[in-house]
Amino acid sequence: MENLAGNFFLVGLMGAGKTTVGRALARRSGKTFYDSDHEIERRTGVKVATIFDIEGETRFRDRESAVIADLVRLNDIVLATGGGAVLRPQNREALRAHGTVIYLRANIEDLLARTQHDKNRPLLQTANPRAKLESLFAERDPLYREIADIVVDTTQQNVNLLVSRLEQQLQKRQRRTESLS
Ligand SMILES: Nc1ncnc2c1ncn2[C@@H]1O[C@H](COP(=O)(O)OP(=O)(O)OP(=O)(O)O)[C@@H](O)[C@H]1O
Ligand SMILES: O=C(O)C1=C[C@@H](O)[C@@H](O)[C@H](O)C1
Ligand SMILES: [Mg+2]
Repeated sequence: MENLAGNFFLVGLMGAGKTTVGRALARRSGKTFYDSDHEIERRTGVKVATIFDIEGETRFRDRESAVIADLVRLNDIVLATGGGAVLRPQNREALRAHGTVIYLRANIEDLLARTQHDKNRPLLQTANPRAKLESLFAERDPLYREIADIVVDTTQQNVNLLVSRLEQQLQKRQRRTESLS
């Protein structure tokens, strides 16, 4: 595969596949993989859900912003962001300024199916996760789109196929940019 330059930042809702696709994309493009949720857990020594429980969402968002500000300054990384990383304007600016932003878009059915067995997402520990995902989608879809260079519809796409297609798209973009410079 021809070398892909720069950083790739994955955004999207819980269950969109940011961690899974990000890890595979990093492996195939020879970049270093980071996940902002995992980095927060590494720094604090506890799970995201525990931070929500003890400190609340606002303090979690502070931690998330600090991690994103640090990670976007690295080179040649693939970063899977947390689902709510786009909520703060400073995070959106940081992501847009330092790499190619990829929005993994999925429908509510897929998001529900992909998150239903995992108890690690505090925002979905509610009586009606479907309604919660619907309201998060309505609130965030415009924010993901606002900063996305590429939007990928993940419906009915297995991860390997999705990553191959994404690589092709990134290569095409790179060739276009090179031919303009
Ligand atoms: N395109 C896909 N098709 C089928 N299953 C998928 C796809 N992408 C991801 N999955 C599965 O969905 C689940 C959630 O994926 P993942 O943890 O990567 O989502 P995420 O976007 O990182 O979520 P979060 O924001 O909560 O961290 C995983 O079990 C993964 O294997
Ligand atoms: O969508 C969200 O707001 C979240 C998604 C996860 O990645 C975690 O960052 C956390 O559970 C919050
Ligand atoms: Mg993830």
